[in-house]
Amino acid sequence: LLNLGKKKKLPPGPTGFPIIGHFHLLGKNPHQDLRRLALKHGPIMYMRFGSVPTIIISSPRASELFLKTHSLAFANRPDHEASSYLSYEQRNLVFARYRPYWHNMRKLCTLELLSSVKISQFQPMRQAEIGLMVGSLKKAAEVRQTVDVSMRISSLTANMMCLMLFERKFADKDLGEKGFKEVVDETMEEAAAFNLGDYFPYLRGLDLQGSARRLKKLSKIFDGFLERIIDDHVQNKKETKQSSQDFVGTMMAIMESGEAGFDFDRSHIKAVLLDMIFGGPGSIAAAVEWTLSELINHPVVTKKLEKELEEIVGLDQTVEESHLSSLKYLDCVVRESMRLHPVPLVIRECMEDCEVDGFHIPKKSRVLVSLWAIGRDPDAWTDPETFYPDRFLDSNIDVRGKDFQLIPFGAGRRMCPALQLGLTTIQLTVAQLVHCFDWELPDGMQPGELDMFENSGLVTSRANHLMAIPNYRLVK
Ligand code: HEM
Repeated sequence: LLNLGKKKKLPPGPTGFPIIGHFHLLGKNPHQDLRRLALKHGPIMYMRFGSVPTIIISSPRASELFLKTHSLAFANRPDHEASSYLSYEQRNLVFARYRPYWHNMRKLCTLELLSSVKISQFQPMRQAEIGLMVGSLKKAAEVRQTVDVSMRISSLTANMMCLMLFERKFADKDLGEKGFKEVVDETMEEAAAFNLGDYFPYLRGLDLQGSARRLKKLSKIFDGFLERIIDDHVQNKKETKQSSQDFVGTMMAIMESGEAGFDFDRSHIKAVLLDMIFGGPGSIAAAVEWTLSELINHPVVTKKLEKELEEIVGLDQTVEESHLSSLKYLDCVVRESMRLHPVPLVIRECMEDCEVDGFHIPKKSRVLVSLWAIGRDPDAWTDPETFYPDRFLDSNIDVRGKDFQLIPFGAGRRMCPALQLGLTTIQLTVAQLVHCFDWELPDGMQPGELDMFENSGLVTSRANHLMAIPNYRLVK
């Protein structure tokens, strides 16, 4: 690998592309146009993965160029073998081609499922679920038990998502013998694993890695589960004469009314549910875990956040969603954590041959935007490796897709449609965990000793398996 970029030492990264930010050019394609593009817009790599031309973007300016200026040309996601088993023939949102179907489905999701009104309908549920977690952590605190914080957070976010989707929590017997969480994790790992067929499409039929066989099996398990959920809703409606208000009930009402304005049947409902089961709880849990891990490693920041919580919420109360808009430092903490620990890559595909600032990009080229490298770009951030939420105190840079140095939810047409839900849940959970407990590391480990670079994946970067002892700090 060539280092034609800045000769700065970057720390090991979580994405398997640890030194992504170094490259301006790579491999056999030191094209003059690309050189010009890279010099103007920051690190851009162009390479071939198998038969697929691939462009890797790792600077805010270049990401703006691809995700905003040329937003339409890069509005597709690449064809991904796993998607054919998990998307009901691209009836979902994540893998749908950028066509009228995607527009219709995106509109349905944003207006009917992920709107502010719909999200606030589930506010009491979120509060209750977090309350249950605090209750069980309080019991652990009484006996100074070390708890598996990562596992508790994952269960919390999975439960919240299941309650929103189909009004019941996941049960270990759901999805067969292995249990809900394990099958979801296994499927995500399988879908994210490197698959030869994605880079050499003519090898797909051979299924050399056995991944198609495994995904087929997993998709059958999910299909059976989702069919049962929909059947239960049909039955329940027959008995109560009322549609349920969860996402399944909402989508079934749309299906039955015929008001979707496009073909919308059970397979579409199942496809959207899979998007949310795979895309939602894991991303939220990872963000909460990373934030809490950073806070445990940075006691001065934690003290400042605790002080804000004491002033706004008070030590005789738990945090509620109505407090969030006043918790300015919490917002800085979450933004800073998402800068350092985003979903590592946004993946898009070029819909037509196009020219980006004089550089020709062939149709079907893949674009990987490294959110991880962008968040650590030394040209965009002072002291980028340091967790320092105060940098946001006087800054308007936010995560909503217009400031390209901070785009943890992506940007442009295919930006995450669940930003509001994701952000609210992360902020509420982090605030509650910090307000209710002082967190102590086990085995005499000191703050600052948590390793922040392990156990990370390509699609959802996960913090270390966080184990800690909670000490209850409220007076109620
Ligand atoms: C911390 C929480 C979350 C983060 C950081 C996150 C991040 C992302 C990112 C980076 C993308 C790709 C955007 C792009 O291509 O520009 C995305 C897309 C998506 N996310 Fe999220 N997400 C989160 C939570 C959720 C939740 C809770 C849901 C569902 C309930 C969700 C559903 C989706 C869907 C359906 C897409 C595909 C949109 C499309 O292609 O049109 N996400 N998300």
